[in-house]
Amino acid sequence: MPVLRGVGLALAAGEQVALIGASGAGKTTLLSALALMQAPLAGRLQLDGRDPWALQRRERQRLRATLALAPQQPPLPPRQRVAVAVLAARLPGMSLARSLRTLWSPPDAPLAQAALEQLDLPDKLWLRVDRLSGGERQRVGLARLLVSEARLWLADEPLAALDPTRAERALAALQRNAQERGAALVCSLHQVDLALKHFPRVIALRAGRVVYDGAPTGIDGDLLDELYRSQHDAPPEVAPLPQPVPLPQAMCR
Ligand SMILES: Nc1ncnc2c1ncn2[C@@H]1O[C@H](COP(=O)(O)OP(=O)(O)OP(=O)(O)O)[C@@H](O)[C@H]1O
Repeated sequence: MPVLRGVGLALAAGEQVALIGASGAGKTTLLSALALMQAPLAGRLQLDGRDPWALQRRERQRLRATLALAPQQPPLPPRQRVAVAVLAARLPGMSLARSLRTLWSPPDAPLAQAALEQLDLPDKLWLRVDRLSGGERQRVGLARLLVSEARLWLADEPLAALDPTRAERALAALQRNAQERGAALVCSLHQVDLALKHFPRVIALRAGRVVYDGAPTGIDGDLLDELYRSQHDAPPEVAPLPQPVPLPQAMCR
């Protein structure tokens, strides 16, 4: 069954877009489609004027190297050092020899360190990934975007595991770096306040359809109610709990 229906979007180079919508609205599915993780069942997707799914596999891989996706839970190898995990984002553009060196003894470690510092992780470079907290791991996933050479950065709930202060700082780092590098940024967010405050364009999804695409100033309380209202019209009837059954004395000791 299709998850997204009738989605029509165009994204310009260097544009910054927040994707909002209730859980299950289709945000991750849209990001995966943009990251070429899955082909659309119908319709057309074009990157740089080309249909990636009509290209030869090798050419599609080359196109994929221009995209970087930070999933909600970055799949980082647990025993890998943070430096290697971050710099792995640059592997698609590297020669085989440099890739092997990066995996063994990363020559670009200062680049990874600079990205980690911007994300409040100044002292984790040589730690193993499985020693990190959930929020730290999520920021390592974002550091991968910061060092990548992609022109389209896709971040799926990048702030989900972060406290409010780190969330603001991480979002600022993402937006600043994307702007400096001329990369487009599409970021799905459950923090609607941050989406409306920091992004010039907001796309709202409901049940797989785009219900708003424009400036944050056009989003009002009614639209937010519609977006986050349950998909079911009325709350389900909840059966009353059975009366407590008194336990025999012997079971209470
Ligand atoms: N591979 C799949 N097969 C079947 N259904 C799927 C698949 N992937 C996603 N879905 C369904 O599509 C809908 C949208 O999922 P998606 O992960 O895109 O939502 P989301 O907006 O990112 O939600 P959340 O905010 O909870 O991460 C959900 O109902 C989900 O169950």
